[in-house]
Amino acid sequence: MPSVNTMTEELNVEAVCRSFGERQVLRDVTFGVAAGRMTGFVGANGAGKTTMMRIILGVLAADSGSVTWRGARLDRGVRQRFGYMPEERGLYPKMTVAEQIVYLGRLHGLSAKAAHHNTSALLDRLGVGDRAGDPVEKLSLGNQQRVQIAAALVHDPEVLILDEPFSGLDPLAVDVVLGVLRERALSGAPVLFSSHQLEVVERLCDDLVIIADGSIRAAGRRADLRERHALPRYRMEVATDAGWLRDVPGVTLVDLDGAHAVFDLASGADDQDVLRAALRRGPVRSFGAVTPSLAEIFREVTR
Ligand SMILES: Nc1ncnc2c1ncn2[C@@H]1O[C@H](COP(=O)(O)OP(=O)(O)OP(=O)(O)O)[C@@H](O)[C@H]1O
Repeated sequence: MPSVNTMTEELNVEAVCRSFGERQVLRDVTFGVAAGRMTGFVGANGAGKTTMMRIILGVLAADSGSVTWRGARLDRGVRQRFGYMPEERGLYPKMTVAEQIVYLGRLHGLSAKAAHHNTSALLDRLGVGDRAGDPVEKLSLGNQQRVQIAAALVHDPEVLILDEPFSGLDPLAVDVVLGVLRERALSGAPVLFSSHQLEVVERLCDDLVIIADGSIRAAGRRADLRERHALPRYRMEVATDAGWLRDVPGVTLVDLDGAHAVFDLASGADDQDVLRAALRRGPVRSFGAVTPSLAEIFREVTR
């Protein structure tokens, strides 16, 4: 694996603003996408993800702000080395799968030999090698999506920007595509992908950028965000009814289902006191702090 200098090997978005008419769609958007890492770009419908990705790719201009890669502003030549999977998929339905990917590789400057080599390796890796000679329109939507991923990767891009690459894929296909993207990340490319499937992002990304109404609400390593937004919340399972928790000072019950309880603790209250109180009443099957899910963090920061 090449060594990665995260100070410069980063795609940086700095104070980007964009309006359509009167409507401001991006407000002072700033975040970084580190080389070698998968960054999930998460937001509700209309939050501004596609607009931001189009600006990174130069398909759309920002009103103000900048995007840099390795410290330099982007120009056509640099963007040529990016891989982009747009929201509106753009394959030619009548063209065969392989012809199409080879063609796109050639457009990005690959030799005929390299374009053919990369195409067949990618199609095999993505599990659609046996469909290489079929017109795209004959493929299922999920397989067309795999071909779209091949289209974004064929020229071995330095940076990957993917708009909803996992939407419409079955769980097996998600794993295949994830494996391919991870390889690219490990070989040093920053990978930015948008999604509104929080459970998918939670499983796949190293870093997160959360956007709502055109503003970045949280960004950083997934583990750090989890820690920062960790609630003082606990889950406990005992052998009998846990209703007595209601009367323990500092405890607020969130959920009680017989022997299973979820509760919050007031600041200053000691979780070990609660555990001891439970043990005095009988066996404790499990007791531990609850890690917030991405969905909970998302709700909290976009409220
Ligand atoms: N060309 C345009 N002209 C006018 N408004 C636009 C244009 N493109 C996007 N918008 C508006 O900008 C806002 C952000 O849209 P964008 O597509 O960036 O959101 P998104 O986060 O990608 O949403 P989704 O997940 O639904 O794709 C929306 O309100 C959209 O209607």
